Amino acid sequence: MVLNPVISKLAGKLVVLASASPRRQEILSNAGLRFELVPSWFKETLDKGLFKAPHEYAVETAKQKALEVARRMPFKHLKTPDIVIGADTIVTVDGMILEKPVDKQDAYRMLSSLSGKEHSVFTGVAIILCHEKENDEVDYQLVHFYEETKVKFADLSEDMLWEYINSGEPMDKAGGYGIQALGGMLVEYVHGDFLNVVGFPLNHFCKQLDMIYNRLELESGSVHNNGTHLILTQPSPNLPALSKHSSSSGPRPKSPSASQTNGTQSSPSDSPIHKVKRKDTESEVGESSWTLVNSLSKHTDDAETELRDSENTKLPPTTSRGHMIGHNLTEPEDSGPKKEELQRIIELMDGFKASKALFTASEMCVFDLLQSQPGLDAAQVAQEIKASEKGTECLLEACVSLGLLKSKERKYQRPVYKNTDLAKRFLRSDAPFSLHGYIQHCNNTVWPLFSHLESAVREGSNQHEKAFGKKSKDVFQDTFYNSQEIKLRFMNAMHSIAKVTGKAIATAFDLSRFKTACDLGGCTGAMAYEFTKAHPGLSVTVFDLPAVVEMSEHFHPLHTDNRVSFVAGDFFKDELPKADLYILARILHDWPDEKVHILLNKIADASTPGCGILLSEIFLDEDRRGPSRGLLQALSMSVGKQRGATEYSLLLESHGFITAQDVQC
Ligand SMILES: Cc1cn([C@H]2C[C@H](O)[C@@H](COP(=O)(O)OP(=O)(O)OP(=O)(O)O)O2)c(=O)[nH]c1=O
Repeated sequence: MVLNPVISKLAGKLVVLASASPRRQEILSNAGLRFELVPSWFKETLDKGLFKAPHEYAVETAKQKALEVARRMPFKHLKTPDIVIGADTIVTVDGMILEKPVDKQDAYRMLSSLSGKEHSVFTGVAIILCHEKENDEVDYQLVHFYEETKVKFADLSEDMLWEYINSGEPMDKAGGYGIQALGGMLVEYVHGDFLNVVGFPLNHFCKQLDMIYNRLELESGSVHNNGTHLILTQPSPNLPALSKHSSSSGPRPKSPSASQTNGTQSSPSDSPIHKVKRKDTESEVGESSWTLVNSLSKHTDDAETELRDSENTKLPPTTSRGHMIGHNLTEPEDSGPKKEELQRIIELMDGFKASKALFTASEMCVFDLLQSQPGLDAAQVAQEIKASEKGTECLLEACVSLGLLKSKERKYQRPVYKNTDLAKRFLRSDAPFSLHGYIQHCNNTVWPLFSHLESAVREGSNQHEKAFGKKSKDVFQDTFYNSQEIKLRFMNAMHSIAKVTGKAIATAFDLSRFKTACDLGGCTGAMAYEFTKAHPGLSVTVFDLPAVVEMSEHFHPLHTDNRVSFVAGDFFKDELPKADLYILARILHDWPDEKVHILLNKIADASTPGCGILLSEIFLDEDRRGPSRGLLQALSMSVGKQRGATEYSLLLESHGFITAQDVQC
C-alpha cells in the first residue's frame, strides 16, 4: 500500500535511481517506490559560470547524472529502464554555490559562510522517461524541475564549528551539513520542503509524476489542456437577484453578504483566486519544465515561462568551478549568445513552419493514407496524394522531425514511412480523438487571419475582410459563416476539440447533485455526450443557433444517447431551457463584457437557488503574462476578450453566482 496513488503508477515499471546518495534512497523507498539503484558516473564538473542562476546548474547536473545512467544501461546492463531519476543538491549563499566539501578546511569555509545567515538549498531533479523504439533506439523524454528551501543558521562559535566538522558528518553533504542529523542543531528555521534539504523534494516529485501519469496521459480522452481552467459556480440562495430580477443587460447590484452567507463559499486557502495564484506561490519554491530529448513532441508548461522570466532576477552566476572562490555580485558580463537563448528564438521563428507542415500533411490526408497503407515510400505517397515526389519527400521528412511520422531506412532503397502514435491518435481523420477538424479550421480560418496580423494590430480590428473578402461582425451569424462548407468546417473544429477535451471537463467536478444540464452553444453535442457518459443521472440539452442544430444531425449517427436533446435558439435573445446546471465551454471569451452580462443575466433568470454554471476557458494568469496559448489566441479574436480567473469570478458574482470550485485540467 502506498499513500500517494501516483507512486503506484510506477509499479511494474523499471524505475532506476541514478544516485549514490543514501538520503535519496531512503526518502524514495520510505515513500513506497520500488527502484533499482544505479549510481551515476557523471562527474559534477559543469562550469558554474555558464549558468545564469544556481538552480539551473543543479537541474543541469541532475539531468546529466540521469542521462548518463539512461544511456549506459542498455549497453552495460542490457536492459532499458522505463524511468531514470537523477538529482543534485546545492547550497547557495552570498552568490556562491556550495557543493560537498573536499576537506575539513573546505567544510570550515562553507559552514562559517553560513553562520548566522539565511541561505537557499536547491535540489534539481531530472526524470527521464525512456521509450524503446522498434529499431532498438531509445527516445528519452526529459522532465525536470527544482525546489528551493530557505534555511537559517544560528551564529556558530568556532568550537561548535570544529566539533561539528570533526564529527565527520559534513563531508558528503552539500554545504557541509546534514540537517537530518547533528546539523539540525545548527538550524534556526526552515522555510519550504525539509526533504528537499535532505536531498530529494518528494512532494514536488509526486506532483510531477501526477502531471506525467494523470494529467498529460492522453489515454481515455483525458488530456492536459495547457492552461484551461474550469469554474463551477452556483448562485447564492440569499440573493434576491436570483429569484425574480428584471433581466436588464447590466450587472446586477452586488450583495456584500453574498460570499459570507453561502455555506459553500471557499475559504481563502481553497478560493479560486488562491488556486489561480498557486503558480506564484509554487514559483517561490520551485519551477519545472518539460523537454523532449531526441524526438516527438515538446511539452511546455507555464513554469517554463516562469523559468525564463526568473532568469534575470536570480543570483548572478559564480565565476569559479570551486566551492567558494571568486563570486561576482555585479552585472555579469555578456559573454555572447547562449545556446538555449538562440534555440528559443529559433524555435519561435520556425514555429509557423512546423504548424504549416502539420496543416499541409493533414489537408493532403498523409496521416490517413499511412494509416491504411503503412510503410509507403515517398514516391508511393506522392502518387497517392497527387503531389510531386520532391515536395512529398520534404514534407514526409519534416513530419518525421516533428515526431508525427516514423521512417525506416532500408538498404539500397528509399525509406518508408508510417504514423507515430501521436498521429494515430490525433491526426487521422477517423481517430476517436481526431483533431483533423480543428487543424482544418486552423489552416483555413486562423492561418489567413494571422497572415494579416500586422494590419490587425495597426487597426485594432479583425481582418476577415482582408483574409476572406468579407466583413465579419458576429462570427457565428454573418455572411462569412453562411456558407455551408465553412459552417461545417467550424462545427467540425468545435466537435473535435469537444471530443478531445470533453471527458476532462465533464469529470472535473462532482456533478452528482445536478439532474439536468444545458450546454449553451453546445454545437454538435459532443461535449453533452461526454457529460451524459460520465454522469448516468444527467440529461443534457444542447442549445445552439437553429442553423447549427440543423447541421448537427451530420454528427448524430455517432451518438444514440436519448439523454441528449437539442433546442434551437439564440442565447442572447431567446428564453433558455430550464436546467440545474448551465455549461459554458469556450463561449465567454468570444464576447465582450456587455454581451457576457446579457447572457449571464439570462442564465440567472432561468436559475433557481442551487443551480450552477460550469465555465471552461483558458484563464489568463492574474498578471496577464500567460499562458501564451490564451494570449496568442487573443490576437485573432475580433470582439471577444481573454480573461483571468478573478475577472470571470467578478462577472459571475455580479449576477449572483459565487465561485464554488476552480480546477485546472
Ligand atoms: C544540505 C544537505 C545535503 N545533504 C546531502 C544530500 C546529497 O546526498 C548531498 C548533495 O550531493 P549531491 O551531489 O546532490 O548527491 P550525492 O553526491 O550524495 O549523490 P549522487 O550524485 O550520486 O546523486 O548532500 C544532506 O544529506 N543533508 C543536508 O542537510
